[in-house]
Amino acid sequence: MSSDQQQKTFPVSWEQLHRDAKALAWRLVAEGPWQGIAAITRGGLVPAAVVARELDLRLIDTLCIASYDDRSQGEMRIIKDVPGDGDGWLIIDDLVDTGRTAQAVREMMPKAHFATVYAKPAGRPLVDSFITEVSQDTWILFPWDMELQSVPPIIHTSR
Ligand SMILES: O=P(O)(O)OC[C@H]1O[C@H](OP(=O)(O)OP(=O)(O)O)[C@H](O)[C@@H]1O
Ligand SMILES: O=c1[nH]c(=O)c2nc[nH]c2[nH]1
Ligand SMILES: [Mg+2]
Repeated sequence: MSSDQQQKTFPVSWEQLHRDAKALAWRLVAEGPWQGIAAITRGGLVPAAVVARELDLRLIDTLCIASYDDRSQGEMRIIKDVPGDGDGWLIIDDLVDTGRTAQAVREMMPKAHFATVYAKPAGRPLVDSFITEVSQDTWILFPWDMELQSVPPIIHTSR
């Protein structure tokens, strides 16, 4: 979805992300045991660290994939993959949106369990586990992309 169609935003604080990633860990502990985690960079790195801590996993690899430049989806670039078919592995990402990244990752590691913290409807069928769904026209704002700043009073922006 292009940036001008993204009407709503869903800001996520560090605390919220930690809570949601821990909720994901609770779900995944019941589905294990897991051999290791493949974190999809860069967004999957923080949730993968939280899940790895909660599941006491020390074997963590990276799947390095980039497709968005700011809010525009471009050509998908697979920079680094993980050897093997993914049997016994968890793949962690921050979110699934159109599902393009998830599709590519599933082809690379077909036996892995794919888990994200957030999911939008188009990508939802491609994830095995997730915590919170947001609408397709919502842009999720992660804490590493935000900083505190002042905002004008509502009365000045509502007309
Ligand atoms: O379901 P999709 O439409 O494929 O979008 C989801 C992917 O897009 C974002 O990554 P991005 O490519 O922006 O790289 P980043 O993680 O380094 O920010 C996000 O972290 C997911 O990996
Ligand atoms: O920070 C982000 N928020 C999103 O909603 C999104 N969708 C794809 N890639 C994304 N990155
Ligand atoms: Mg990503």
